[in-house]
Amino acid sequence: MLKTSFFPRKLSSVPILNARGVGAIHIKASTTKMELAITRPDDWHLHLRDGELLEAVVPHSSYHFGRAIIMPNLKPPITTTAAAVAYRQSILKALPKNSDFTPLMTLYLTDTTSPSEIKLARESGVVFAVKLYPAGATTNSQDGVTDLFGKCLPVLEEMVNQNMPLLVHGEVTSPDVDVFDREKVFIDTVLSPLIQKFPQLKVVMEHITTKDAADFVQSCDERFVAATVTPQHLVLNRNSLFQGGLQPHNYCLPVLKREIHRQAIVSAVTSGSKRFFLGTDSAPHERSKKECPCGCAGIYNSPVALSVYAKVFEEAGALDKLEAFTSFNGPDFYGLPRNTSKITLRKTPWKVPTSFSFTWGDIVPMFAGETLEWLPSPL
Ligand SMILES: NC(=O)N[C@@H](CC(=O)O)C(=O)O
Ligand SMILES: [Zn+2]
Ligand SMILES: [Zn+2]
Repeated sequence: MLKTSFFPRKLSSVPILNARGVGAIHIKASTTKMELAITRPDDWHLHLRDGELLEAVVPHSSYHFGRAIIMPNLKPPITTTAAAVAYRQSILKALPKNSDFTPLMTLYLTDTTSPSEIKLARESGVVFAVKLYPAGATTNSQDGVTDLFGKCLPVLEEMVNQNMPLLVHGEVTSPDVDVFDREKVFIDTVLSPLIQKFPQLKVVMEHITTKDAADFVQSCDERFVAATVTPQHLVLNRNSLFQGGLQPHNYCLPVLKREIHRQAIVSAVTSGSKRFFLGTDSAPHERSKKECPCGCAGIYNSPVALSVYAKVFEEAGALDKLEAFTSFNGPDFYGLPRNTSKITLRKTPWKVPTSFSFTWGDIVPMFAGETLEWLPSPL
């Protein structure tokens, strides 16, 4: 049960006059406020969990986003179409009244996923992608793939036949590879050979964190290879993990990288390239699972994601390109219609709650207690 208010609170109506970066026809600036009206965004990478956590977080995502690609790394993972259909039902049941949020389901790829499961998934009309977790790479990836080329070739072929995208957590897991190099080594040893072998397979490299990944995605055919980018990898570098002491709420996988990588990702997404789109990777864990001797990876960012993305585009002088990133590139890549409704982002300061409290515990959001701008609300 929810104890504190969910939605961003407006702090003040102090006029914000700095109009740097304005240029798009959608932006209304006046002497009292600046407003940006954009097509309702979608979240192409989201963890909603299940049970109490699902009920706790689904109001946030459904408030901000029209649709979301729902990650299947539950315990046990969503490995079949039947499980995806059931999980979808529990998400719909947990939605606030009158919400028109649409969950787009995914299957968790394992060594034993069969090609016929991919057919079933396509026929279901509710499964939109298959997720590759290299076994051991991240939260709940124990049942993931141990040998993609040895075990999954028939499934990958069927995915090409069914035009079913493969979403990848792009990190190798070998303990002799440095944790900061795992994405680059994955590109060289898995992703690049995979794309060469299956040039017609749609692949989304999820939550990219390095210049190597941004460059790689830009070098591929834009019809078949794209990437999602999280808020945290656009505004934080690896210093944020250690600033003033260990910061568990900034810990996610792939781990934050050096500043040069952050800058390269910002340049890529604000360039206007169609290959990059919004995927928050919002990954809630109860506070006690983050603030403990072996804290979980994952940042809960749904409540702040749009404000953070808007800030990044504004600072890059690219507010006119924000809407394509949040609302066009994703559906275009997936071959789905763009949303028709709108939301507004107001350049108004608002304070991020220090936590969201429930009877069973609490969740600490990204930028807890800090003041952000670009307050989102449905039109
Ligand atoms: N990003 C994370 O750090 N954690 C995600 C898993 C994932 O997306 O890798 C989670 O499920 O908690
Ligand atoms: Zn991941
Ligand atoms: Zn994720």
